[in-house]
Amino acid sequence: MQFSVSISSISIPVFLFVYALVAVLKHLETKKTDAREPPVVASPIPYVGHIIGMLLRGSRYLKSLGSRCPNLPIFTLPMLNGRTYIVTSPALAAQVQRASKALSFNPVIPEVVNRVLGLDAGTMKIIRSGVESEDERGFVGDTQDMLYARLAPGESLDELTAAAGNEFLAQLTDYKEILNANGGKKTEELLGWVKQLVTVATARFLYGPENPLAIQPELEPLFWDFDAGIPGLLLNVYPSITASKAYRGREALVKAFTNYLTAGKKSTGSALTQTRGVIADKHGLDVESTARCEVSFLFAGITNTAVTSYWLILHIFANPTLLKRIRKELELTLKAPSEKSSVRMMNIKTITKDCKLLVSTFRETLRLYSDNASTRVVTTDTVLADQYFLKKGSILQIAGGIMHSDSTIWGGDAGQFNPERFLEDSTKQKSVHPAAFRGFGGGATLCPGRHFALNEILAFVAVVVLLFDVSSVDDEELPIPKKKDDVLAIHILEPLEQVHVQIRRREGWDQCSLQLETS
Ligand code: HEM
Repeated sequence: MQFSVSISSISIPVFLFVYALVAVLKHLETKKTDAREPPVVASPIPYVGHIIGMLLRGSRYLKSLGSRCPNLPIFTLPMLNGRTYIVTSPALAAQVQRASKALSFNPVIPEVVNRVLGLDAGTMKIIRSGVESEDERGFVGDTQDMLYARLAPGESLDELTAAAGNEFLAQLTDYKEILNANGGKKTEELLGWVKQLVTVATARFLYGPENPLAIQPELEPLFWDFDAGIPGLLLNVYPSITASKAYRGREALVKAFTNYLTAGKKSTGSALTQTRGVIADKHGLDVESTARCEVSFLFAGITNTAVTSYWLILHIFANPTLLKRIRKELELTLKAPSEKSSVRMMNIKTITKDCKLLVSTFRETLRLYSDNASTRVVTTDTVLADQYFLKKGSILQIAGGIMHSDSTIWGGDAGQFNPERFLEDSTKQKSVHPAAFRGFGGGATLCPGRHFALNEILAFVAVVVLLFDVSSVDDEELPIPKKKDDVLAIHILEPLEQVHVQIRRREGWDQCSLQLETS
């Protein structure tokens, strides 16, 4: 009795004190720095609530805030002693993209690369000098310019596309033999199967036959350990302990790339890889730092491609009508060199131009599974769209996840996978603001690899669709798992559960071989 009285006599003042403190803190944090600042969305826990929400619930947290305030084109999240502005309207996103100096991605670069790649002080100085300078491009700028130029439609894109297409074709032709040796079918965990194929192929067409992953195949799972632990590396709290798998994976890759570069193997890689090396040398990066940067490029080249290909393959094979239509579209593009030939020539340019349903299905995959948030720093007090005051030093995010699931943009079926959504004659599609599709980001950070990604993913998926049948292991309908969106979205979202499939050689196509036409 005595005990409970003393507890309640202490707890009431403590409760009142905490209640008053929270109220004061909330008042302080929701107080606008300028009347025109976007509406503030407070968390029940002042100052740290949104941070906790994002850490624990990833991009799902942002989407839940978005659905709590559906009519706000932009809102403010108070965090610690700063602000993060969340843009949910495509029209405002386009304005953000245009204001690339006042709302800049550049200040984010050194912070992120330092944490993710573990660069030394000398390399960080090289990276910062260009990023912070008004008049010189520096290492990062030169690399970006080169990538945008080499991966734009033209000869060098065609060259890389041909290399990628041939690599996927070779791997999948080998897989046909594996199936033969296995009685014509094999069970695979689909995401793992696709990841492995894409990782091995990409390392090969970017870095040549003696690439680090070809020499040490055990690096492939370590690459995916690195990928999975990037949020931990970004947090940067004793990463070698708190994100130990990612840290170990990264360091193993760095060591292998250092050996690759030291042995002069770069000259056996793609023209793109060789040019990257020239830029690194020009700016004085040492071998180990160059290796660290190559790990980041390998990451950019593999992760989105692999996970997008997975969802695309799964959705196509899970829908027999879609499968039939896409096969028909693809088959119409194939050519036989002679009447009796069992060879079928496949042309990637024709596929991307003529296979409208496949292209639409690809874009729908990105819409549904990309929660990408394009991040900018407010470098000077700014009034966005003559309306919203944005305070210098704050962070701004264009919330792809919110936009991609917004039924006012995409219609009532925004939550569904609709492979026809992006068909040119779809009347719905015509009214969608171009900045609403965030799959490849936008503005100054628009993905330089987007044309190449379309080419290589369509080439890869086309070969799978033409040569194989993919079904569930129990011959039931293929399940489509939910997406894992309770994580920090650093690339296309992965599935919540594994899907095991049975892969068979496609009937009637046993004797056919595909070849790539490269003009
Ligand atoms: C389906 C495949 C792909 C998707 C969905 C994708 C998506 C993205 C996104 C969302 C961004 C950030 C944009 C932003 O923050 O606004 C990005 C950046 C980037 N992507 Fe891609 N990407 C894909 C494939 C590729 C490929 C194949 C390459 C390279 C060969 C590549 C290279 C890059 C690079 C280097 C950047 C950083 C650009 C910069 O910092 O300026 N991407 N990508």
